[in-house]
Amino acid sequence: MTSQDTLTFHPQTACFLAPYLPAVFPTSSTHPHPHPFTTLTYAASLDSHLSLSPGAQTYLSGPLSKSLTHYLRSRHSAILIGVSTAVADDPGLNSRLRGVDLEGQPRPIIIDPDFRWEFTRDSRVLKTAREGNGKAPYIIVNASNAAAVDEDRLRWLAEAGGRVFWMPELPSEPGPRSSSSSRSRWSWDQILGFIKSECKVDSLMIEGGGVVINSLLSSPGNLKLINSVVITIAPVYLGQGGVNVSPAAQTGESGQRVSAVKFKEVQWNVLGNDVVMVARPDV
Ligand SMILES: NC(=O)C1=CN([C@@H]2O[C@H](COP(=O)(O)OP(=O)(O)OC[C@H]3O[C@@H](n4cnc5c(N)ncnc54)[C@H](O)[C@@H]3O)[C@@H](O)[C@H]2O)C=CC1
Ligand SMILES: Nc1nc(O)c(N)c(N[C@@H]2O[C@H](COP(=O)(O)O)[C@@H](O)[C@H]2O)n1
Repeated sequence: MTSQDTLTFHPQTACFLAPYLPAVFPTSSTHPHPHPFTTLTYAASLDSHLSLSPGAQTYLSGPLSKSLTHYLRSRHSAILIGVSTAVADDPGLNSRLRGVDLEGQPRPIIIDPDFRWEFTRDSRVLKTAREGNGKAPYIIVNASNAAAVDEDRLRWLAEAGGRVFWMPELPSEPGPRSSSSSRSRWSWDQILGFIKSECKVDSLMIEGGGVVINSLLSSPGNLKLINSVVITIAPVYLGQGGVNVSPAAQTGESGQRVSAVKFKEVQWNVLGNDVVMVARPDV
């Protein structure tokens, strides 16, 4: 890592985070939890956009909140993103905080059921791993695509120390298959269970993008899977047409609209020009 890439971070800046972080030494119990400790985190504009458009990487976090994200990365065993984020951003997905060694780096996990991420040996996450500045990615692909996967990408992944995990397809819903359901979708219960049992991950930071975040926020069942949220809000409007965070509408018992998601144990912290909300879903 060059010194230009290295971020510094004063731990006292993160005092407010402590109760929301996974345990440093997870205790084993006779009834181990089936899912990893899961933190949902992202940066959004004032109009709740993650980026200017689906394919555009957009820098929202200022230097302090960016360092906070890299601290969070160093405190989780893995970071998860959807494949469209990998395609759009060519991300490094490591922690660039001074003093974080390879052991302290998170494992990047990309949810890519159809193996459509056309990475090369030069993709950042692979270069970062080969240079010893991060771990190589695990890519979760639908097991029914195993026969169609090209050998080059499997080799480049293996060279860097990464691998594909083949996850079984969910049984399809009865009834006609519409074009919108023709793409594989797993439940978050299934994804998190698989990541814990097969990828051996105890703590997971979910970074995005929009499809991933909106689906996690769109049902009480999914919200129960989230232990903490860390959301940075930057002082900018990106304008209409961006990738928006806005969960599905929810209705109450008599059909009236109710809030989609509420939070408890909320703390707001000003970091430079940004505010960072830490909280837990109220479900
Ligand atoms: N500001 C921020 O903090 C962040 C911004 N971004 C931005 O978000 C944008 C990308 O977001 P999106 O286009 O919404 O895509 P996305 O990154 O959420 O990926 C969506 C894809 O992931 C896979 N996927 C997601 N959930 C799945 C499930 N339950 N089962 C199976 N497959 C699943 C599918 O292939 C789906 O098409 C980019 O512009 C990126 O720069 C991404 C992460 C963080
Ligand atoms: N916290 C945060 N702030 C922003 O402004 C962002 N654009 C993102 N994006 C996420 O970080 C990934 C890039 O990571 P590297 O710096 O390349 O390691 C990107 O893919 C999003 O997951 N996050």
